[in-house]
Amino acid sequence: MSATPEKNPGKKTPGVRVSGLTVVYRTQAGELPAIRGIDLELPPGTITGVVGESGSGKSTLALSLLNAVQPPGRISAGSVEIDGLGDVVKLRGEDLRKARGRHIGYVFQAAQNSLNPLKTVGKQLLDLGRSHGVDDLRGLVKDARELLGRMGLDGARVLDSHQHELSGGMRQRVGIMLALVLNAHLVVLDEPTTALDMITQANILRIVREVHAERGLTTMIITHDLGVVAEVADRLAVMYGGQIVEQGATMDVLGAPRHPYTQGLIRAIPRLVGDIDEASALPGRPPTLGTIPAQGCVFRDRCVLRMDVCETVEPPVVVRGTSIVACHAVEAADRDGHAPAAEAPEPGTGGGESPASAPETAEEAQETVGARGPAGVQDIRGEQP
Ligand SMILES: Nc1ncnc2c1ncn2[C@@H]1O[C@H](COP(=O)(O)OP(=O)(O)OP(=O)(O)O)[C@@H](O)[C@H]1O
Repeated sequence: MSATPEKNPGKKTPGVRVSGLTVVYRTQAGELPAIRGIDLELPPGTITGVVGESGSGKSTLALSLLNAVQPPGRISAGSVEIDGLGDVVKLRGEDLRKARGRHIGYVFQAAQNSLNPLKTVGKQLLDLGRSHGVDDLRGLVKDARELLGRMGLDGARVLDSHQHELSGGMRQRVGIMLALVLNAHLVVLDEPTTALDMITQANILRIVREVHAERGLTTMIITHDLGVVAEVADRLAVMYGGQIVEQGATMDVLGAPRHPYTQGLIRAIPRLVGDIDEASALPGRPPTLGTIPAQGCVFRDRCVLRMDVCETVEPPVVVRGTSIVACHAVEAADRDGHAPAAEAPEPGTGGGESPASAPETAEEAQETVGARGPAGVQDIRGEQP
């Protein structure tokens, strides 16, 4: 079912290594970092989920993988090494245009609104194919129809339609089709299922996983929804205040979360089994560009484990098994050989819950996060002040 695979000889499942990536946006207060010093690896053939509240920098990270951060933003430091392409941060002009679509397929967050209103979907598909030098345009159309069909749409009808004739959910599926149809082997999906109802969302996630496996893709999915991650992702990166605070194999991170933020996110999810009142919202709000601390731990203002050192010193990176955590309290606990202890939180600083109620086993995490299926699980979008 691959689109013109013979046109892509030698394309292999790429690994991706993000190193020291910093992106700044120009504001009235000067250039401020939206993500700072991010290190992340996407191993070939894996699906990595990136979660975090609104404003944590997920979309900025996704755009950076395509070197598509637009002014007033810019990548100010770091590299994004993609096997077969090199450092995309250094790509310019035609090389960059060719890489997008052909090597890196993507669905942006506003995919529902990104179609050209004046052209049918089919015409836009042909334009896309031509601009990327696809010779077998019939094969491209056939693959597009098949992909749309798998996502529950009448492919021929959709290709004949203009944007205004399609619902938000249909447009979102068109976006996913356009991301996959050129047979890119690195696929970046930014909130691919937000406009979809639960059943359609589950269906789309199943297809994303199937296509990922069939074509040997490396995939990154940005989402607010821990249920989506539990459903599809092999690996998980948790973002807060422009940094990755915890990452690892999904079931390790969800089954035994170590960072207080990850524990808070999981505790905030209502459980279907047991006492539904056990769920407790994460107190406080995530920082904005202007309020992200310039030094020390970005999460400290909402953290029940906050210590003096968190004010000024970058959290050390603690590795255990597949999981990598950036936290002073976790590091101190590892050093002293006990679980991180929560101090009584000060009034108004947030917190108050012991981290002990986070799930302790992979089974318990699945029960918490996955019990309601991929959709309808607690959305962790935090409100921006
Ligand atoms: N064009 C821009 N100009 C100024 N600041 C921006 C711009 N785009 C994003 N930001 C800021 O950068 C930070 C990270 O935003 P980003 O959209 O990457 O986060 P996110 O985690 O994807 O959020 P959401 O889930 O709401 O999309 C936020 O503080 C946001 O306000």
